[in-house]
Amino acid sequence: ADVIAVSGEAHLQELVKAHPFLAVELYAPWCGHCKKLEPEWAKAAAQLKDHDPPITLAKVDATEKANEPLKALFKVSGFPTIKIIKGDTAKAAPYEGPRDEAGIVAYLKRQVLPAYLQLASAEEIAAAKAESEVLVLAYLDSNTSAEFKTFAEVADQLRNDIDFRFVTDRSLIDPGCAADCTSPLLTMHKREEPGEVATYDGKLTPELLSGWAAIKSLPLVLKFGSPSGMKHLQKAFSAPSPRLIAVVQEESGELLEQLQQASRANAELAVILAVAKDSQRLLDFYKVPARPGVTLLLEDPKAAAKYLKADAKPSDVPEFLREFQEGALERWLKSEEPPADNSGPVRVLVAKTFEEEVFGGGKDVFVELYAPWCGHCKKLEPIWDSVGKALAGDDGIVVAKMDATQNDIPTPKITAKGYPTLVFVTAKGDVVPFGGKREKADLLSFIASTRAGADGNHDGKLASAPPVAASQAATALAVPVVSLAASEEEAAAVLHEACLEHGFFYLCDHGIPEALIADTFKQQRAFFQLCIEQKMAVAADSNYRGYTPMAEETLDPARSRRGDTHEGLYFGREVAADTQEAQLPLHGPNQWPAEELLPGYRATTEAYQAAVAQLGFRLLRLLGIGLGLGADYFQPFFTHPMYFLRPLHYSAERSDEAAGLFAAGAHSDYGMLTLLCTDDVPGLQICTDGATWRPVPPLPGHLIVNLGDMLCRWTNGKYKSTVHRVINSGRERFSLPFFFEPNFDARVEALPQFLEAGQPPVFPPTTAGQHLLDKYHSTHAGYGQAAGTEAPAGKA
Ligand SMILES: O=C(O)CCC(=O)C(=O)O
Ligand SMILES: [Fe+2]
Repeated sequence: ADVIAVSGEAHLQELVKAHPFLAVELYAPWCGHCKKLEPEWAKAAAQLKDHDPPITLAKVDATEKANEPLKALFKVSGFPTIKIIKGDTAKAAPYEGPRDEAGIVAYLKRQVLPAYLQLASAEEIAAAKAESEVLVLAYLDSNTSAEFKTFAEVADQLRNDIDFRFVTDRSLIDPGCAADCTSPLLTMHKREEPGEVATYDGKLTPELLSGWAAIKSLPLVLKFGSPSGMKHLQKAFSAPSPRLIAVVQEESGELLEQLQQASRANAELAVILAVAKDSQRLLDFYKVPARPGVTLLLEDPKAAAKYLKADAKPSDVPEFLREFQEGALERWLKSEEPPADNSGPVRVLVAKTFEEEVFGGGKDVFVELYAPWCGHCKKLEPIWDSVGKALAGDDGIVVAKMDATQNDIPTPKITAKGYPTLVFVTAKGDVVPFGGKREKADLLSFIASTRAGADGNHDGKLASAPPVAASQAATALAVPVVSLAASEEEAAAVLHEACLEHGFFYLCDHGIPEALIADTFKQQRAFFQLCIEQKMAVAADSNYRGYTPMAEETLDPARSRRGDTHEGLYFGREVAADTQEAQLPLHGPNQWPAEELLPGYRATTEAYQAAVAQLGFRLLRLLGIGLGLGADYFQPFFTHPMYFLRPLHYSAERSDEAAGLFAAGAHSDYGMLTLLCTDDVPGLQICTDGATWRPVPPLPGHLIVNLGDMLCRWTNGKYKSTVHRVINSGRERFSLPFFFEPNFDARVEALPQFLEAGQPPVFPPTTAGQHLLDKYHSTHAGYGQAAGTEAPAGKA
């Protein structure tokens, strides 16, 4: 046979000595994916047996006694596990390639070659261009220079996506070199786009070069909604470089031409074309209205800024980008127009004028952020007017107000956690919140004392908080995408891999209508804008259904000094109060805000909950298939599922790890699966190695799904329930996690096929309900203390 069957550690070490490049598959005879892989592995081995340099394929039956040490050696946590060993088992690398014959062959060939090669003739160059999907071709005059080191480092980093080749004779790639013919020259060639040659002209540092190569390896223009482009889109949306999105009703040749030109002319720009009918989710995500002309949206993740040009023509693209580069574009914000007459006692601000009037006028400004419907704001109105009148003669101070429901607050230094929010901004730019009684005398005395203090020793510290989000430092994790448009088998295979790896994946083609998602967010936004009294009217009851205020939850008590900066709502599966089931902890009727207060709130929220619950059941099938247990395996554990939709609202307060302040502290989820829909504000991070936090950015049209503790326990730790958190970089955020949990009394313990012979399970058996109660007790301040009730443990 072409695949060598390994027996024992000594045998493997022998093979490693004899074969410089060894790919080893560790499998279990009962595992479905291993059975599928077996013929492909064998065919690939046959194809590769005469390869130069040699590539050897081997397999290890990990259930055999003799091979137990190998399982430990490679820290096998699922099947199949494939490792690539180049002469040293301690440095074995994971195989991350496809699972079919052609894919395996191509991937292994790529691994055996060095990450870069030297080419020495025009023929070799022509062959490389023909062979490579994406090729970086460089002229470097010496292979010991610092530039060469950068080239080699980036080549190694991107070896799975891009071929790197170099020449030391410049005339081979630049025959008519006119000027500066000794400094490095790097070009990129794509097989799909022959004739499109991109040239790198930035500084040669690994970060810059790899950023350029990663973005320029994408097609010139990505089309939103094309299923084949998903991988590319994911890269474009998670890269830190800017992206230009053009939204149109109908595709046009002229626009495409302009976009291609823009992509060519901008070294770091990803360019995306979205036809409105395939892009509703994208439009909702960015809150871009669908308009007849071209809408150009530019997002610059590093500056957390967006720029918009609506009703544009294709020919406006170059000018728009030029203005962006020159910093001449105005940030795009939701804003009203400033009033024509602004001469009242209280100055009216809008988002567009806010920065300039509040921070740029050299005056003290006392601002009220209000909502038109809020009762406390109405009560304050005459008082605020009279404060304005009282100070009308004072040139050093402005009393102002802004309708914060119609205007974004264009600075992270100020956040509205409720209405009204009153903040005093000194002439130097210090932000001082007001928390006292909202009576005229109290307000005036606060003004006087704050002004006195500001003249003394404030140093403007608050005004210079760093603008860049900490979460942007680490690169985003490559999270797999599971498409429900694929067959159940295919989807289950991707899902299985994701579960073994870190238990996070994006879900697309999920079938929840974009309009329903948009409506659900709209309704939640309206709820969270209510006054605290109105929200507390549905405060979480003894079943923990209802509203939990800001900072009530502390997901990571060990590291937090204050509660998490979010408020939320729990809606479980509706259980009528007079049923036997309602006797169980956490079971009972939901509490809904009054229909008159929020028309349509309940119907929309219930519709979303039903849709996402249905999705949960579809994923259960895939999990069963992926684990080789059968599509219906988990069904009996979910006859009375405890699912919870939990709309969350994060305040704009910046998280501060050092100070123990988090938007959501580090935690793993408690149930089976979490299906998360978020708005466009990033913040979610996951930690797979116990050290680094890496962002999982929102991806338009996709849900983020992660595994909870139940699956980790069922698989004895093989499926990952990964720790994650939310870090806020100064913007308000809304999300809709849906926790899909088994029946309250579902017994959760390691399945026999995941138990090593003779070894005890990693986790003691528990029930889904008990685990959830344990967790609620340790993370919710209000749990067990709901007004007029006893701790729910006493209920059953
Ligand atoms: O809001 C998010 O992105 C994540 C929330 C979360 O992890 C949770 O509530 O369990
Ligand atoms: Fe979570």
